[in-house]
Amino acid sequence: MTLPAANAAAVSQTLLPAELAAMPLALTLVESSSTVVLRQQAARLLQSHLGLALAECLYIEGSGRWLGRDSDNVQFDCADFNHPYAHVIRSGKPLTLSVADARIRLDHPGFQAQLAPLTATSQLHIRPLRAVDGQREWLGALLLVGQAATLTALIDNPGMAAYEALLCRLWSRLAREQGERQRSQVLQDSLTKLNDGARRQALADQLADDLLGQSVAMQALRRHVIRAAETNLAVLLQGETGTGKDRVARAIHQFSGRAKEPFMAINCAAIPEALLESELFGHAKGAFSGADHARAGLISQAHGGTLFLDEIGDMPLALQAKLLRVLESGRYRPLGASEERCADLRLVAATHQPLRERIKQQHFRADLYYRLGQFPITLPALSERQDDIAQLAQAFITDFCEREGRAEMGITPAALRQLYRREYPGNVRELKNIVDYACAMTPEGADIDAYVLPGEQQETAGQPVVSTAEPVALALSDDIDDLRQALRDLESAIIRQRLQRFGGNRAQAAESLGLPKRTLAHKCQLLELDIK
Ligand SMILES: Nc1ncnc2c1ncn2[C@@H]1O[C@H](COP(=O)(O)OP(=O)(O)OP(=O)(O)O)[C@@H](O)[C@H]1O
Repeated sequence: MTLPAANAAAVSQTLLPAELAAMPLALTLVESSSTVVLRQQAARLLQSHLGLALAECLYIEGSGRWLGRDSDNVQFDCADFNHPYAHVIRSGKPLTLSVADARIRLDHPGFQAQLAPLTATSQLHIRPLRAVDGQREWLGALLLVGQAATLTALIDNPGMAAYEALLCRLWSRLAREQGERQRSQVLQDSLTKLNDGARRQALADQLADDLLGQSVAMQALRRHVIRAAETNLAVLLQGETGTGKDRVARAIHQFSGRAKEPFMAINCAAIPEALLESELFGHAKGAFSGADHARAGLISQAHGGTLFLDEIGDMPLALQAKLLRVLESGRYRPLGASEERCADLRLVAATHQPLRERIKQQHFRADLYYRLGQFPITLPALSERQDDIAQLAQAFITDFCEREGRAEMGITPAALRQLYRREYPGNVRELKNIVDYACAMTPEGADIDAYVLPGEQQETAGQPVVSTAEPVALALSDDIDDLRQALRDLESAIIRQRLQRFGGNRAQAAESLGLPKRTLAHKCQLLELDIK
C-alpha cells in the first residue's frame, strides 16, 4: 500500500464520525428496489453488523389481520396471543423476553419453529414498526435475538432509533410507490382494454354498412368478423345458403392487415373436378395435353392476401389432402412442376353443408376440417334475425332504385307485414330477390304494396315464384283441408293479379272483377293486400 492510501484507510477506520461510518448502511437501505428487499436488507445488516443471533422484519398484511414473513407462508394472526407479535402490535410497544420463557409461554407453531434453532439463554426483543408518514399506520414488527447486553446497548443507542426511522420511512414510501405502480398498471390495462374494445366496436360499426342488420345475432357476427380479421387464423364460415358467407369472407379480408393484397375466390362446387386442381395450384408448361403455357393458380395469385374457398364441402378428397399440406407447411407444387413454391395466404372457407356429416360419410377429411376451423363462424339464418327484415328490405329497395335510376320508393306496412310472415329457405338472397321483383312491379312514384309481392315460394332455389298477370290456374289440390283458407288464398291471388294487371289502380281492378271499389278496398284490407 502506498503512503497516501494507507493514510486514507487509517482515516476511514479511526477518524470518521459514527454518522458518516453508518452512511454505507443507509445507502444499502435506500437502494432497495421493493419492500421485500428493504426488509431483508435491514434485517441482514443488523444481524451481520451487530453480531445478533437473528434479526427479522415481519410485515402486516394489507387487511391488517395478520403478520407474515417474506421467507415462508406462516401467518401470525394479530388476534392470536400465542405469539409475541400480537402483543406488540396490539400494545404498540416493544417487548423483551427470553427464548426459554417464550418456549414455555407462547405455543404458536410458527413461532415455536422460529425459536427452535435459538439458544435458551438468548433474549428476544420485538419492536413494532409504524409508518412515520403516509396512511399506513402499522408496517410490521422487527425481531432481534441476541445476548441481553447487546440488545440493551442497541435499544438505547440513538443510532438504532435513526436506523428504525429510516427503515420505516423507506418502507412506507416504497409501499406507496408499489401501490401506485400497481394501480397505474391496472388503469393502464383497463385503458388498453377499453381502447381495444372501442376500436373494435368502431370497426364493427363500420362493417354495419356492408353486413346489414341490427339484431343481436348480426351484432355478434360483426364482432366475430373483426376479431377474425385481426388474426391470420384459417376461418371456416358455416351457414345456410344465402346467409351472407361470401360477404363475410370479403369483409374479413377488407378489415385485415392483408386488405391491400389480393382477395381470390373460387367456388369448389362450380368447377369440374378435373380443372379444380390446376385452378388452385396452377400448372407448369406441358403439365398435361393442352397446357401450352405455365399458369399461376389461385394460391399463387392470392400470395400475401386471402384465398376464399366457397363450398369447401364439395372439394374432392385428393385435393383436400393437398390443401391440408398447403395449410400446414405453407408450401405447394403446381401441376407438373419440379419445385415447390411458398404460399403466404390467409384461407377463408365456407360451406352450407354439415361438414361433420360429410366426415362421417368419409367425404371430408377430419384433419382438414379441424385445420380449416381455427376460427369458426356460424352465420345466423334469416329466421333467427327477423328483426332485420325491414332494414334489409329498405336497403335492397334503395339499391334497386340507384341501379335502375328510379325515384326513391318506400314500402307499405302491409307489404312489410307480408315480408315478416314469409319463410325464407333462401335467406337474405331470397328476400333480396323478392324485393327486387316487387320494386320492378311497382309503378313509378308509388310505394311497394303487398299485392306486388310474389306468392309464397314452393321450392328452395332462392328464386321467388312470381305470379303473372295471366288468369289464375285453379289448382284443385287433394291437399285442401281448410276450405275457407283455400278460398281466401284464391281470392287473394285473384285480387293480387288484377291489381298487378292494372298497375295498382284499384278502381279499374274493382270494375274488372265486378265489385264496388269500396268492397275491393275492404277485401284488400282483410287480406292485407293494401291498406290505403
Ligand atoms: N347482412 C347482409 N347485408 C346485406 N346483404 C346481405 C347480407 N347477407 C347477405 N346479403 C346479400 O344476400 C345475397 C347472398 O349473400 P351471399 O352470397 O354472401 O350468401 P352465401 O351464404 O355465400 O350463399 P351461398 O351459400 O348460396 O353461396 C347477396 O346478394 C348478399 O349481398
